[in-house]
Amino acid sequence: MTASAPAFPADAIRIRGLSKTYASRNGQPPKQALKGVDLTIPRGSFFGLLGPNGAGKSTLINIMAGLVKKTAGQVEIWDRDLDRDERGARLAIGIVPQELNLDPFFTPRELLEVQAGLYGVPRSERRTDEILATVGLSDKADAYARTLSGGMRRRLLVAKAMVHFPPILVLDEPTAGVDIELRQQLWTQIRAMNERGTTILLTTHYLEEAQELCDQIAIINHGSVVACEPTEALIGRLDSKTLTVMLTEPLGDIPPALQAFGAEKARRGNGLVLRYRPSETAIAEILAAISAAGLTIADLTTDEADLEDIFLQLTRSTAA
Ligand SMILES: Nc1ncnc2c1ncn2[C@@H]1O[C@H](COP(=O)(O)OP(=O)(O)OP(=O)(O)O)[C@@H](O)[C@H]1O
Repeated sequence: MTASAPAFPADAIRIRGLSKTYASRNGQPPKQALKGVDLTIPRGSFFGLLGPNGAGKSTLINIMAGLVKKTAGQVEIWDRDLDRDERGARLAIGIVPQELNLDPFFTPRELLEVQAGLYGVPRSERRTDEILATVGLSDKADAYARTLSGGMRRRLLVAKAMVHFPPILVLDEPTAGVDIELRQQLWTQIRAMNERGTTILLTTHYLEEAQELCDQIAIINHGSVVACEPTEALIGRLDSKTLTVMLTEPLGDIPPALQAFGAEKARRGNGLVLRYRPSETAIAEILAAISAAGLTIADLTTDEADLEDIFLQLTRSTAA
């Protein structure tokens, strides 16, 4: 169990040269789902693993969960090699699966007790009530799982993944189909766990969510890692900002001096949209050019590139 680990490793998960080729089936050729993936997930991080459908995210998580057998490469979870110490590696990780597969005739308390039994957690060390409180399900402890809402079931799956106190929690698309309020609740709880030291690995299709929550992000595409860096650095990579100014008067032709900034008229009102690279152009330079063109600004806004822009740029161009 985690308490027996003599020292905390620097990295929660280390993956080197990980490949997976699924055998051919139904006349389909073999499918190389992972192509030599290297990935380091630092201890204590809130790490986002993003990628379009079919990129290989579930394959990677399922290899760690022991559901899929890797073709080649090395996986170390909490310093335990998956090939040499599979049980140790498995004990260091709690996986919250994509599907809401819960036995409907068990109560949350019973489900957690059964799960703790499967992991060999002695009765005296079980913390069923505490875990239920952590995920906000204390008042549902004795209700049948089938009477729980989708959001509650999702939180129960998080609780189930926590019964053996793993230092790493993996969440595979945890908020798919969960409404906004419950999503917020789930994140508040997961964030608190991260602040108490649990390493979180999250796959999600909600890029805004990843941008807000994750301190590090890896993007995987066609089985290869195409980016892996701190969230801020990744977003900064695009080096692109948009300035929208509302002018006091309607604009005729775009003045030549502003064409250099790729200026175009906004769809509505007296707006003018300009795109620039913050590393090359200061906003004051653009404002001066607008003023020099005899235009008066009534209002202005700026927009930065976000994760969605960088995600599309990195995943659109690469061929399969
Ligand atoms: N059991 C399997 N047999 C054959 N091919 C598979 C199998 N499982 C997955 N694949 C293929 O491997 C590739 C990677 O799939 P994977 O499920 O890992 O992607 P993903 O990034 O998790 O996608 P999603 O976001 O849709 O869950 C896909 O092309 C998929 O069709």
